[in-house]
Amino acid sequence: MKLEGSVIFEKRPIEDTTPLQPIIRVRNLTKVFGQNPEKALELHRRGRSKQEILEETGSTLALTSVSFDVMPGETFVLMGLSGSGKSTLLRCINRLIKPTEGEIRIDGEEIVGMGQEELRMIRRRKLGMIFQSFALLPHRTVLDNVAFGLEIQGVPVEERHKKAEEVLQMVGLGGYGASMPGDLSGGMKQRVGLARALTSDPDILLMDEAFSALDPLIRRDMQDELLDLQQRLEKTIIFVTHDLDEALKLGDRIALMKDGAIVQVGTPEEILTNPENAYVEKFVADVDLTRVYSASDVMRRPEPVARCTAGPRVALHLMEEHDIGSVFVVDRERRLKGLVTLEDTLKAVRAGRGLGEIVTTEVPTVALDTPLTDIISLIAGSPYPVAVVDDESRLRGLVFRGAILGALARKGGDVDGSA
Ligand SMILES: Nc1ncnc2c1ncn2[C@@H]1O[C@H](COP(=O)(O)OP(=O)(O)OP(=O)(O)O)[C@@H](O)[C@H]1O
Repeated sequence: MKLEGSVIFEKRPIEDTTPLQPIIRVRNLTKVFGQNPEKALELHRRGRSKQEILEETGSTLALTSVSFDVMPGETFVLMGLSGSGKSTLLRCINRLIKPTEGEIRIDGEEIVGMGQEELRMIRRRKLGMIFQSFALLPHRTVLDNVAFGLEIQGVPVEERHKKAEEVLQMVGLGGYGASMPGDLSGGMKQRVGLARALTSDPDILLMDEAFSALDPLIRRDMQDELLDLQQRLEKTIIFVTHDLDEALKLGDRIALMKDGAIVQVGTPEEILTNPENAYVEKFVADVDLTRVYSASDVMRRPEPVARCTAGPRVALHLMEEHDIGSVFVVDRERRLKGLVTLEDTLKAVRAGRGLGEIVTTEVPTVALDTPLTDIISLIAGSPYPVAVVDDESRLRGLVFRGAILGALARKGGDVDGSA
């Protein structure tokens, strides 16, 4: 199910000012749960473990000196095992939890020292929250659940229902406004949760294990929808998950947490191919890199390539010189016309025909961003490398079987920054 269009949520242009300021800035954030934060922090500074601190003081060190920036429009994933501090961090950002120490700025405003009234305004104007448990009001219709945020802002009923209707349409639930939450499936409930968070058009969405309670197929649907939505709305999203696949799929950057600290922040590719320490390496050890690399990462410069205006003898010469059995053929603008084989070229030479006449168009062709998993199945059924073309059908590179195997072996494949 795809998201429908909407007039009220258009992509906001990111102003052309350099350098871009982070929309969320977190510095040295620390949270201790329990009666004795000073003692706990003192022990932490002396190198005691979380467990030792708990035993000695009865306090839990949930976050220790966490720092990071989130840029506008970014999907920033907090990932880590249970108890690593993800939810605490998220709840410090919307100030459901008061940090023990440190600084959090949202759009430049420091929120750690803010009073309740100011916090309410920030939450209302800037933050949308989506929970694993949906947190819908069971005795209200779907429409009234979605309109709830506007209701407490005092928006008149007609206006808020109109807006809620639009957002429901957008998340694929047009026509369900009159239903009760109890009548909906898990996936639909979470769409309502998403719609409710979007109704007041916040800049930032905080999503705490939002898809973790859903069946795997529904979960994948919701991930795809979020990506679609994000492409159009460019919200800033902080997404908490303990699922590495989900983090890799959704995150522009991922912060991997362990024992209340961030052990690495990076793009999915950086985390996978350049783990900063043994913990990260172990965490990502089972990831199938074929899903992460795409055609453009492993392709080679497309040489040799014949112009279709050239004669078959040119193609023969190229095959001989490079010791290969076929040559890709392009037109003047480097648009891919197809491929000629040694056998056909020899026949063409004998029959006096041109390359343009013998070119076969059924060559395996993929786009620059095609994932390696899709290319593997193409290559398996073809004796030729796969051609990588851009939006204008221009040949940008070739992917050889060896390059894929190279990527799998984590050697970076035959990457040579082609074209
Ligand atoms: N209200 C609380 N009182 C005391 N300790 C807490 C409280 N909330 C969280 N903790 C502790 O803080 C640490 C971090 O917990 P947190 O819930 O943030 O982790 P998490 O990574 O979100 O885990 P999960 O995926 O299980 O939710 C844990 O040791 C947890 O037991």
